[in-house]
Amino acid sequence: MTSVEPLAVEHAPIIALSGVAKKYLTPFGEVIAASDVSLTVRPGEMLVLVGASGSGKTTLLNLMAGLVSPDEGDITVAGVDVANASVDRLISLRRNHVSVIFQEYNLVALLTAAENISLPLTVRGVSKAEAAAAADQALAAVGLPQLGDRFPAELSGGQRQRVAIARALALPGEVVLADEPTGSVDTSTARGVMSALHDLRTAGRAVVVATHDPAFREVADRVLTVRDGEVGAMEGVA
Ligand SMILES: Nc1ncnc2c1ncn2[C@@H]1O[C@H](COP(=O)(O)OP(=O)(O)OP(=O)(O)O)[C@@H](O)[C@H]1O
Repeated sequence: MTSVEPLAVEHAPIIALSGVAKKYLTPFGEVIAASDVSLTVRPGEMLVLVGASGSGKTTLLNLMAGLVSPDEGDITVAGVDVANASVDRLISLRRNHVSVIFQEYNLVALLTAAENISLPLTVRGVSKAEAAAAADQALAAVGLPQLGDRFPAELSGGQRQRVAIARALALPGEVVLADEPTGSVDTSTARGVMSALHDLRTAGRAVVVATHDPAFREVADRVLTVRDGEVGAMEGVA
């Protein structure tokens, strides 16, 4: 019998958090940003984290990327023990396995859109010509085939987000982490961003999105609610 199971079911998790806790000490007291969080994400799966502002969504993405270390618990991403890895190992994790699409440090301002995509490839040893071709292909895939020569400042917020997604498309990483990828863009641009991220998932990446945008529920494999640092029950399986 032909299997019709989705790709996600066939693979072991590539992201696993177990009993993860993170708190911040602020002048106003202790903030619990993550509390006893356990979750897994498999290749070919899109997990969407929803929750109010300040609930802990970005903290979870930062923990998965190794940008923040947990106070308690275990985090494994692409076979790396993130909570205990050396700085070099974490840099290698982000360089080779994890693409981060975060609003605050998406694109290099002094590079064109195409260069923002091709430079990380040439750094990895890909020839300039191949990297340029990969950048063109990725820009076309996110619906921006004509805009490769523009600098980030010459693009709209949504176009910048799509360039960042194109960069994730062109890079080899199996894990894509996106923070508010459709924040402050119009509805039709948001659709383009969502569909580009969904393509990454369909191509076999594990995609985790933190968002306020309810439209992501339509394309998510799973939606988890984050509230006061706690991750709630699965809301549904598409
Ligand atoms: N570096 C930090 N220092 C102190 N507190 C922090 C820090 N980072 C996050 N927090 C606090 O941790 C809590 C969770 O923040 P986080 O950014 O993860 O929430 P969020 O759900 O992503 O919010 P938003 O939707 O507004 O981006 C918040 O109360 C926030 O103020």
